[in-house]
Order: sequence, then structure tokens, then C-alpha cells
Amino acid sequence: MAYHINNEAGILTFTIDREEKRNAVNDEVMDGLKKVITYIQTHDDVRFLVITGAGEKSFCSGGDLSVFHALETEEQAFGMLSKMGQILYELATLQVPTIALINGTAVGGGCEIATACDFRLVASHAKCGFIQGTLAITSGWGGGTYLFERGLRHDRALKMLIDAKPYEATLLHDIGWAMRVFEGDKMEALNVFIEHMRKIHPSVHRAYKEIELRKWRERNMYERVMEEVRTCAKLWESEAHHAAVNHFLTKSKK
Ligand SMILES: CC[C@@H](C(=O)O)C(=O)SCCNC(=O)CCNC(=O)[C@H](O)C(C)(C)COP(=O)(O)OP(=O)(O)OC[C@H]1O[C@@H](n2cnc3c(N)ncnc32)[C@H](O)[C@@H]1OP(=O)(O)O
Repeated sequence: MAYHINNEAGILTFTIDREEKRNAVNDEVMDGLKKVITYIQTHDDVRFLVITGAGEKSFCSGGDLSVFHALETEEQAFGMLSKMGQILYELATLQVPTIALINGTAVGGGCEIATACDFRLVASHAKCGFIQGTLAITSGWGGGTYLFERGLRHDRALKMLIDAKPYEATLLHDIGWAMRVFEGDKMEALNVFIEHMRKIHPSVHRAYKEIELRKWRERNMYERVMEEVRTCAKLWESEAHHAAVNHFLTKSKK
């Protein structure tokens, strides 16, 4: 299975489990994430959603290029990008606090998943970045829109997107993207992080999330996310994008 789910004492952990592909997202991962989000939307026993990756090397390396390189045209790309764009919008607007437990590299769409979460806890060895620019595309799952809403200084957010390179954990903390950088066991780091929050009644958490979401609705977040998806889909069909993906896939085979 490409993922596993653990629900313990109201802490629901979704782990992408494709270490051999650096936890790249395929349709199975998307469907699994959708499943946990729907569960949380329709049940009230979950207090926190935690997203992480299997192993220590990677949180998530973005979309699975070995699968998605088959998508050639803008419309084909829009189908995949809008599917995940919709899932990440639901993640970003979930009624419980969400935590990206970043156990290793988070690049491309992996960085978008993390940015759609409320909190980012980053292992000291992990590097994260919106590297989509190196593939001649922009972020295509809404991550750019979330980044500009996360309270980072505008110049830092913009630079992170247009640098298109992975940043070290300390820099991610300095610019305000990472809330904490941790050493050692990720579950220990998670437990320390939620220790106080979990003593507070869940209805309080849900009420604060709703206050934030009201602001997002007023700012037309959904429409902006879908515009971002469309922008990426347009770039997707370019020669430059297909050549960059081919280069990555053939390099891996050598
Ligand atoms: C599609 C949506 C779009 C968006 O909207 O944001 C994106 O996500 S675009 C971004 C896609 N992601 C990438 O371009 C990242 C590509 N991967 C890498 O740069 C590196 O693999 C890594 C993540 C930095 C890890 O490097 P390293 O630890 O050195 O591992 P390898 O490079 O040797 O990879 C091992 C293995 O995994 C395969 N792999 C890695 N990432 C992907 C991926 N995104 N899709 C498919 N396969 C991936 C890689 O090909 C290797 O396979 P083998 O050669 O068969 O072992």
C-alpha cells in the first residue's frame, strides 16, 4: 500500500509509504489523503491530522513524474493538478489543526502539501523547496497561494518560489516557513509540540480554525487556488517542461 493511516487518541497520522520513490504522490496516495480528510470532515473524534513520510530520507518528492509524465496537454495536466488542488484545499480548510511532520526532503508538490498544513515541524537534516521552476512549471496544487497566506514576509515567500531550490532547515525556520526544527525521533518531536494543545478542549481548536477560514473565504482562496492550478497546467504542455521531466527520468535510470 502507498500509504498507511494510524488513528491513536484522536491523533490521525497519514504516512506516505513509497520510500523507493522518495514518497512521490501517485493516485493511490491522493485517494488515501482524500479518504482521511473526508473521515475528519464527517467525524468528531479526530483532534489533529499529522502528515509525514516513511523513512528518514524524504517527506515527499512531489508528484510521481514516472506516472504523470504521460500527461501531455494542458487539459490532461489540469485533470491531475485540479484533483490534488481540490484535496489540498480541503486539507487547508480542515476544521482541526494540521501538522506536516517533515522527516526528510520535501520538494515540489511535497512542499505544497506541507505549506497547506497549519504547522511545519522540520527534521534538522531535511531540505525543502518549491523546485517546480527547475521543471519549467509553477506550483500546481495551490501551494504558492497558501505560501502567500502563511504570514511570511512577502519578499521571502516570493524568493522561496522563484529560487526554485531546496532550503536548509535553519533557513526555513529563519524565514518563518518552519515552526520548529527538531533533532532525533520525529514522534517525540510531535508529542512535545502537541503536549499543551491537546489539553485544550477540541471545540476551542475548531472555533479558532473557523475564524481563520472565514478570512480565507473572504479572500477567495478557492478561486485563487484553481487559478494557480490552471497556470501550472498551461506551462505543463510546454516543450521545456517535458524535456526537463525526461531529463530527470533518464538521469535516474543511469
Ligand atoms: C506533479 C505536481 C507538481 C506540483 O504541482 O508541484 C510537482 O510536484 S513537480 C515536482 C516533482 N518532483 C521533483 O521534481 C523531485 C524529483 N526528485 C528529486 O529531485 C530527488 O529524487 C530527491 C527528492 C531530491 C531525492 O534525491 P535522492 O535521495 O538522491 O534520491 P534519487 O533521486 O536517487 O531518487 C530515488 C528514486 O526515487 C525516484 N523519484 C524521486 N522523486 C521522484 C518523483 N517525484 N517522481 C518519480 N520518481 C521519483 C527516482 O527516480 C529514483 O528512482 P530509481 O532511479 O528507479 O531508483
